[in-house]
Amino acid sequence: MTTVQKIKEVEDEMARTQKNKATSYHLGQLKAKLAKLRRELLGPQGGGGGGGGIGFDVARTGIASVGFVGFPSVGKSTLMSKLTGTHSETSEIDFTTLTTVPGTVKVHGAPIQILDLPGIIEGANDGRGRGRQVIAVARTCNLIFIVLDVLKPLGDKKLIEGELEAFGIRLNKRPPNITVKKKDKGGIAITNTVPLTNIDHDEIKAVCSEYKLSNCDVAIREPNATADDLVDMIEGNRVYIPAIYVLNKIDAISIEELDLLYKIPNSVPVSSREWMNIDELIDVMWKRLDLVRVYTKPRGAPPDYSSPVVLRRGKSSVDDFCTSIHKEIAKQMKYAIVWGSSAKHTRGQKVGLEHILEDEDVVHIAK
Ligand SMILES: Nc1nc2c(ncn2[C@@H]2O[C@H](COP(=O)(O)OP(=O)(O)OP(=O)(O)O)[C@@H](O)[C@H]2O)c(=O)[nH]1
Ligand SMILES: [K+]
Ligand SMILES: [Mg+2]
Repeated sequence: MTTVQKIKEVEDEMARTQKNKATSYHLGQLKAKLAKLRRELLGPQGGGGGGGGIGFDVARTGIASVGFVGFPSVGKSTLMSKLTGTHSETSEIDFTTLTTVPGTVKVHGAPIQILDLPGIIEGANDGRGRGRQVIAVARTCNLIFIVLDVLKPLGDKKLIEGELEAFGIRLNKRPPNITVKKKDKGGIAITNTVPLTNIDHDEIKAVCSEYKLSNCDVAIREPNATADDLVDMIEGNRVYIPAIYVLNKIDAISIEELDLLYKIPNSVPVSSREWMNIDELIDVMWKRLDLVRVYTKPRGAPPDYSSPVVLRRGKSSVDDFCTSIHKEIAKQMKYAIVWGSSAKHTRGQKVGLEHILEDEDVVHIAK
């Protein structure tokens, strides 16, 4: 039996099994089995692998990247071309785009790389079409645009989410607050600081046993944690990426239909071809990228607001700021003065290299 067939078999069995007290151990086992089979499929021996491939590995530029994922002909290339000014072939024929096409758009002074990708089809993560290469590129992006055609948004949305999830991508989610620590003896000890609403002890034990963790401490601090969350933490190779649902072609529907679409969380309705509501899309994109702009202030002169140094959240210390200007600056710095939301007072705060900067802070480096 091939891995794909085994996956299908486990999925079918899960669908047949009702969730209750008596089945929770068995369901836990099945969820862990499924995760292991998927890993096998996507690993280097899995045939096809998860890697890039010809035309998929493009040079990464800019401070952050946004990958466009969607079924064929939803308008990914139309949007990317107009947004970046880079030509990417468009047509009414499916699978027009065959490789990764990169472009750049500047937002608030920050160059953002946009990656137009080929359309994917259902079963993409099992190796159908170019889906696996496409999803492998999406895995490396800082933000994913899931582009949907407004005439069939909900069904397509579910299918694409399923394809990305099967590849270890978690959308609009933080890593669950669960820890599993191996030990030498003592069996499986479970502690929880929140009520266990979606997982029980049997399920936790089944998952651990399936991973041969017969002695371990499991600590659950995540409200509404599930067996899938536990599997994710044990597998450890998941990526957590923000996603925006771009509902394209709103020029083709009525205002009443548009009202309903606004109820889809994290969505922005647009028309790429007619350039409708693109400003909102750029606003939401900027917010979700969560970048940190820092303005430099030379001695005795006003801050330079025209060209911010743009940093990523989590890499926004004064040290990161210095290094992104020139690698020698951090060494020469005596101290820095910071104005803005990361500073304790409005007069400016004297700080060191480890100080974490916030969006729109002003910094003076004293040498
Ligand atoms: N009505 C309408 N049509 C659009 C819009 N955006 C794109 N289209 C049309 O949809 C068709 C597909 O557009 P593409 O940009 O090639 O779509 P794609 O998603 O890149 O397609 P693939 O590369 O084949 O996956 C073209 O005929 C576009 O003119 C839109 O906002 N409204
Ligand atoms: K197309
Ligand atoms: Mg295209």
